[in-house]
Amino acid sequence: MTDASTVPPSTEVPVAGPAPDPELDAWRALPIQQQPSWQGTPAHRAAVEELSVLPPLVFAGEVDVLRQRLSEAAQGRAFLLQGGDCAETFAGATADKISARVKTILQMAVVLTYGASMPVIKMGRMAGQFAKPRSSDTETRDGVTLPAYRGDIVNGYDFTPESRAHNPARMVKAYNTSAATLNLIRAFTQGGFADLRSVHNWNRGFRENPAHRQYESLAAEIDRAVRFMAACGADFEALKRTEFFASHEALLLDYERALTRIDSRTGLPYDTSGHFQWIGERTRQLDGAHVDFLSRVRNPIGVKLGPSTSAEDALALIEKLDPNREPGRLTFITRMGAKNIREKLPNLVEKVTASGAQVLWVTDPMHGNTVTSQNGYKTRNFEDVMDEVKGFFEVHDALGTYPGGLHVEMTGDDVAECLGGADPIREDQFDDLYESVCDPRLNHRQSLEMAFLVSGALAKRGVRP
Ligand SMILES: O=C[C@H](O)[C@H](O)COP(=O)(O)O
Ligand SMILES: C=C(OP(=O)(O)O)C(=O)O
Ligand SMILES: [Mn+2]
Repeated sequence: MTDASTVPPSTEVPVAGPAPDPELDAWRALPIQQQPSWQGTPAHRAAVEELSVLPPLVFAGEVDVLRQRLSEAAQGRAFLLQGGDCAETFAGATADKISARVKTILQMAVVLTYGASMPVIKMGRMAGQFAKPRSSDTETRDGVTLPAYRGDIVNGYDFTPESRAHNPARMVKAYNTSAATLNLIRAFTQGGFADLRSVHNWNRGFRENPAHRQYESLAAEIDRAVRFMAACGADFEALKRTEFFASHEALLLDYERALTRIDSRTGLPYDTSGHFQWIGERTRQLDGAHVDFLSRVRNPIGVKLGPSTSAEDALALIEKLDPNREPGRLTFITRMGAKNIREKLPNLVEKVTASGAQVLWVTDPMHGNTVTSQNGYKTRNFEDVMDEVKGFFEVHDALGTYPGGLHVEMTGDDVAECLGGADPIREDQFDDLYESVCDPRLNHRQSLEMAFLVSGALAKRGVRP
């Protein structure tokens, strides 16, 4: 992989389609986890062929901009906020749900920017987060066993043999749903809706609660400051729009490969399914297909690191995925669990830092803290989630390294999936208000509350030079 960071961003559409390529297709010969069972069927080939000639969802120039932004975060001068559903669904791609999620992320970003006094990079687990790795291949209900739900890109959530069958045509639907979602996100963030002078509007339509009120008073402060600056003659052109990036787990390599295009400016491959892709905890095997494939694209990429990660694993991943030690290229998303983070993270951070690598450290306080509720739902306690975030800050503060971002499963909707919070969610609300088809998400007010807590932690650290 050569360095393209000196090439100016452009929005020119790359021309070359994905013809067979020994490097980009090397993963096909390697062990691969968590894939659907449709390999080699005519319907699978047809779907891949169709995807291969469809337009890119994002441009290489935007991907380069993101890499630069993430390099700032890796050096302590910006903070990444990455959030969205555990599993997006086709049915959930409605204007209301997408706008509530975007508004919530914008609100969280304002809260964080205010606390941190530094830029916040906004990134959705959106417009492509359709594939799920699972612990088990099957699910059994009342004595009936069917294939596990693996995300809308693979099969349906309904518990019937037809719905649970792996259907490759779903990859094309995932592409189209991603395109529609991204189109709306672009309209929201570029068309005036994200104007910083609308901070109050983003709170409208959400239910009254403590986080909502705290946000209102912060919005009033921002409003006053904006009016003061306007009276001083400030130019607010830059506040009208905001950058917003799309990310997802690169799990279905056929889909990712089919959307990988050679950039006409640089001759280098970009995975145009989104700006940023990550490798999950279950597919980060060093000699496996996922690590190989993502090592060959120019996008900034992430790897989830769970509590079993050794320092040697982390260093080997850096060697493979970021051989040029390019800040912004590689993000480590740690998901240790509140009970483990203070014990396990320091060794990883120390050894990685000592090696001279400059990765971006992000905390995912969700996946290490999943429990089953008394009434049988997958859930997370807000206190555990917050405790992992606190542990993440403590570890980095003690080592003098940068806690560079937050990765959360969240929604703008008024759901009950994670327990607790200032306006607490209880187990008895799950039957009526649990909507997630995979992992439990923070609801709108829990997301805001988390943003205030993280904002406080960032404010305490102060701005880095
Ligand atoms: O989102 C992540 C994974 O898909 C999920 O945590 C796995 O959950 P499972 O154990 O229910 O398969
Ligand atoms: C599958 C996920 O996480 P992890 O790979 O960390 O388990 C996820 O982010 O939904
Ligand atoms: Mn998840």
